[in-house]
Amino acid sequence: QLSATYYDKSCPNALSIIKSEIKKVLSNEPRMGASILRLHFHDCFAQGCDGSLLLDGSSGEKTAGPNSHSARGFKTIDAIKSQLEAACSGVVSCADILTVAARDSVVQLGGPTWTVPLGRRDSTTSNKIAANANIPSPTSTLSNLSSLFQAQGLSTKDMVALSGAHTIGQARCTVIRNRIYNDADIDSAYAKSLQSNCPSDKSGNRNLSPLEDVSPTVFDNNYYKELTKKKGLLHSDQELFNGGSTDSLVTTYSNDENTFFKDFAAAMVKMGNISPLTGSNGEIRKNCRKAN
Ligand code: HEM
Repeated sequence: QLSATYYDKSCPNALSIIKSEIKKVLSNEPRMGASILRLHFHDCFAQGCDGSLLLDGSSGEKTAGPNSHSARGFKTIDAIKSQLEAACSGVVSCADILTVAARDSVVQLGGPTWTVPLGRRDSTTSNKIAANANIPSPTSTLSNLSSLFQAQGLSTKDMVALSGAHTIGQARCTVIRNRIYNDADIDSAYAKSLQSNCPSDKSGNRNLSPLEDVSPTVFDNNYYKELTKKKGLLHSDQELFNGGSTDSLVTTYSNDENTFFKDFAAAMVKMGNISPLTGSNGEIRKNCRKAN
């Protein structure tokens, strides 16, 4: 019931407003594209793509473990929302803004494009428990990852393709420390080079390292090339190429960027369609941070 032409009559400039704000923000700070893409993923995995992650409040998704110290980009979404409220008040949902902004971020950083189905409405509630239960952790095994994606209606192939999002962006020392000091399936020179910015003594928890260090602001297939060299940054990244059932798909994507782009785009549409609110469910929030 979502439709690519949903705002064509009610807010004809909606898509161009979102695109130009993303272009402006990313030209100052390319990493913001990664941060917005991650927000969309985390929104969809907790009670569907309903903008629930954007709601402020002490029991909301923003306060869940996977978000509380690392989710960023909320001000960028606010800036887009205020332009859309000025252009067509009460029409474009926060959930749709996030979905389109994620696509535009990928395009702006050199990745594939796709058509985004629209018409999601916004939730009035946000649930930290759902975020903690459903968003995968960086210590996950391959089987943990597959089951969490399966629970959302996404296949293991979708999971491997969507993980290619880690070709952009950064992660904090605290989520990689165990891997770079204790994992066996990591290139030793790579592990050593990460240790200087992430000491074993629990200092520097917030220091950042690129998820893919060859071209961390370009959306390409280098993430998979690095996995085949045991240079996955997160334990969960390397699980995709560690002698298991997904090795062959990682190899395919590492050799064939077009196939990765095609599968990534298809999986993003699937992820964006997780349990949308439509019809008279939910609302169009005026402020993405609070229910009307
Ligand atoms: C497969 C399971 C996944 C796990 C375990 C995972 C975990 C993580 C972790 C731990 C970080 C670093 C955050 C921090 O510093 O604490 C991160 C960053 C990121 N994730 Fe994932 N992620 C997964 C899948 C995805 C998917 C499906 C997407 C999007 C389609 C995505 C997009 C990103 C991006 C772009 C960043 C960098 C954000 C920034 O620089 O602000 N991740 N992820």
